[in-house]
Amino acid sequence: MVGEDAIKNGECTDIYFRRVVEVMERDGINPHVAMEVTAAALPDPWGVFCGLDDVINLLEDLPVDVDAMPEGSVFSRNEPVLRISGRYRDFAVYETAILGFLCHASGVASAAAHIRLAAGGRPVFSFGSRRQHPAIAAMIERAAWIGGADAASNTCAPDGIPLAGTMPHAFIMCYPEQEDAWLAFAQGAGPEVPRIMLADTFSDEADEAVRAAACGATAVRLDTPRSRRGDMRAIIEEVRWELDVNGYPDVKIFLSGGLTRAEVAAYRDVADAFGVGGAIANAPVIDFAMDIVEMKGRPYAKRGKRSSTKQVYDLPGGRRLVLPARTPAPKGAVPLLAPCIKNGVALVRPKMEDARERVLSRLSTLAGED
Ligand SMILES: O=P(O)(O)OC[C@H]1O[C@H](OP(=O)(O)OP(=O)(O)O)[C@H](O)[C@@H]1O
Repeated sequence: MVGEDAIKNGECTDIYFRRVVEVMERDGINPHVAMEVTAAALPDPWGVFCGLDDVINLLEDLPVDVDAMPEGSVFSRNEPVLRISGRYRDFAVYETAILGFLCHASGVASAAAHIRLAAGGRPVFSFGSRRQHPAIAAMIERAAWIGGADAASNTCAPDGIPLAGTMPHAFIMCYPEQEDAWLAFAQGAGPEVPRIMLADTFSDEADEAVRAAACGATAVRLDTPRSRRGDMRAIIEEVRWELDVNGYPDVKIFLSGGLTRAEVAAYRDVADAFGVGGAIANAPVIDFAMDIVEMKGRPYAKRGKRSSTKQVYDLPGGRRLVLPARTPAPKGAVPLLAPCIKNGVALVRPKMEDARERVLSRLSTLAGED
């Protein structure tokens, strides 16, 4: 397992960085550069920037300056989200970890944000830490929550993130009948635990849902196997109908099981809440690259990249503008990239609560763009 110390010491890197740093050392080459982290393409029109906390922890104490958008900022392609200025050899080996932190966390946060929008106000719970290596469960849940998940299921989620979960099928199967399991849960789980009962283990969802409601369920979870789904919308509507006519109009319907963003959007008018695993935790990473944009204080870039350090501005009306950093700010424009590290001294410690708030306040304006 790669530990935090190995990452902090620059040991978790691509071998070519070590080799070229050795060559440059021998030649006495160590120019001052500015490098920017930018995505040239995105899976959606916008993403959510996440992972800055890890980058600050990694780069503080190095002789570099770091400027970045605040965590939880919504960004578009070709907008630099982070800039590092310093002598190349002093931070070259960290590129691998910097990009790894940002690409993965931003991918998860972006997926969570898009799924939150798709849910149209229904709660979304992050159930996907089981889809990833357990060593990164806290990172997955943090990014999912920043992106807009309402709670997370993994008990290693950072303090402050609400935990949510229901019951596994194995629990139902360990009792003689479903009723025995539902009643045991209703009577035995702590008072703070919502009585959300699985209602799809052995028989039809409409049948099990009504039986679970009779055992004290406040919500039923439908985790219907793919092989049985047929018309899932019709199944959910039928469950709702049977709960209503049998006197359980307040019992909610909780949906889970391999849900995609499209399915969340398709069922948001008939389901009350969603448990989403892989569609958040296995989200495609954001394809960030880290490129030199200035060499010894002068604009300089490889082909396909835009030279010069840049600033990203929020303009009135929700528009965005990217300008060379030396260009004066347009009137009323709010610069997004701000100093995070000054010559190795960390100036900010991103708080996940602030990052999440930043995402949520932007999502309402982005609803029409998904
Ligand atoms: O399917 P995902 O969206 O990735 O989300 C994670 C899934 O894991 C659990 O089911 P599973 O059938 O594995 O276990 P359970 O029987 O314990 O519920 C949970 O009920 C979700 O359906």
